[in-house]
Amino acid sequence: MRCFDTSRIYIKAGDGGKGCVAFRREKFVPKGGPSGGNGGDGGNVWVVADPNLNSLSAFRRQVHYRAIPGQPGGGSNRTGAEGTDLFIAVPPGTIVRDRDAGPDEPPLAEVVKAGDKALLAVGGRGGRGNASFKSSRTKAPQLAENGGPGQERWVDLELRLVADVGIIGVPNAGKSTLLSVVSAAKPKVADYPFTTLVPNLGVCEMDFRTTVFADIPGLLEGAHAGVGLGHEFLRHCQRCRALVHVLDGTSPDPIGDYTAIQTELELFNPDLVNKPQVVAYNKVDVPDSSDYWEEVREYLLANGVPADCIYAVSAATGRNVIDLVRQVRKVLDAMPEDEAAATSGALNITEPPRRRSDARMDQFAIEADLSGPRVWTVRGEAIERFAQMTNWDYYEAALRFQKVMDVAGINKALRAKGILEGDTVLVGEDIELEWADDQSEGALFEAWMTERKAKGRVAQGSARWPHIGG
Ligand SMILES: Nc1nc2c(ncn2[C@@H]2O[C@H](COP(=O)(O)OP(=O)(O)OP(=O)(O)O)[C@@H](O)[C@H]2O)c(=O)[nH]1
Ligand SMILES: [Mg+2]
Repeated sequence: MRCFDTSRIYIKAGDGGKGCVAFRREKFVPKGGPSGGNGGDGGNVWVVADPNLNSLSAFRRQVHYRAIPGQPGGGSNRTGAEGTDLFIAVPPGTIVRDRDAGPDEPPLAEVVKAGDKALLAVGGRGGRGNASFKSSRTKAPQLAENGGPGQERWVDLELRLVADVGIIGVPNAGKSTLLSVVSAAKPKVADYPFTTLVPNLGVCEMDFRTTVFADIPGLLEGAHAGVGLGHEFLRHCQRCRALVHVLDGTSPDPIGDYTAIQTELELFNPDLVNKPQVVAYNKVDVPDSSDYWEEVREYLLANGVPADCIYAVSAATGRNVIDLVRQVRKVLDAMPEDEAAATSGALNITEPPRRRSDARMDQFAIEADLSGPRVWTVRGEAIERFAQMTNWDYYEAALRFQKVMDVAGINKALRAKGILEGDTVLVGEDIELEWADDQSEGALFEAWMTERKAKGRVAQGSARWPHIGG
């Protein structure tokens, strides 16, 4: 059974639908008002934890996931239908990270319990129809917006084990042996320390109850400081609801082993020592293991471990193991559900930040490439989105765009940097314009008509449209 599993997938939320330009046509009403409806919002992309899944193998077969876009608005103020959200089912315990995130950035989401869901990509806003542009000055607006683009990103999925019980202890104590006895798991068992390098999961079915055990690789002094794979292992402990602490009865100093592990837990996260713990004094089939048993028991009792949580067992022969597991189950059942969830390590991220809407039009940067054909690139979250949502089919939309370029100070900045008639201006990646020094409305309209006649219609996404700007 593999505990670690990773996959990389592409997700794309639905684009918003286009707004519509329409006017009411009614009998006896010669000049109806604007009635073009807004486009529908695009669908979002979510991940949701599905308890029927236990691996990420499905993501080897399908890599691209897209939510349904919003529909365009219609006449008579009809709003376009909203896109449909896409729910990507993943096994509980899946962590989602942005592919481009730095190593220290927190994950986008983590779904732990069945039904947990998290929003990964937000659908684009529906473009406004011309009815939305009506004002006291503009009674018959001849423009509408394109829908906003749905978020898209590559994300890495990582499956982390979510075990009820973590089996901890010093190297070679018999943790893997115990796991193999309580479950059908077949972890590697060997007579040397650090046999286990990756936690093994085992499902224990007993008394009609299912308990998932994880065999945590041997903890050693300094683990909390990252010695060995310390941090990794301790992080796994955090997600377990209870711990079984295995002591090696044949060790020269079982009490020292016990306190060393407890110290590591406490140093890493004081909550870890407060997790319910059942202690298994192991290897009691070995004759001289009984030397320290009474002493260890006294020590544990004196340190607050309840008597019914201390067992002398032999993982090798199975002695007392059933009683140990029953006690573990009892401890789990005694925990309130809420506490179980609180200690499961969930980050409780349900929604990544929405598309930032506080970006301002006057926050932009200009890059110039004057080596070949002269190209100026304008970058800025707000202006780029505005350009994408401008429907260049409408003259008034183009006019509105030009005004925003003015008000935001972009035209002024371009002029100051020495832009020349005929230079290309890119806004973001997709929108290509041509600079004209004559900025009068007449020149703009003429240029728009010329382009419209040449193209019939301006292709969306690659709007090539001369004489804007200035
Ligand atoms: N006699 C006896 N030997 C045991 C018992 N349990 C485990 N062993 C032996 O102890 C050695 C270590 O067992 P593992 O289960 O690999 O120990 P571990 O704690 O998983 O060790 P690491 O993964 O290296 O941390 C093996 O040789 C086992 O056969 C037991 O109850 N009695
Ligand atoms: Mg092991």
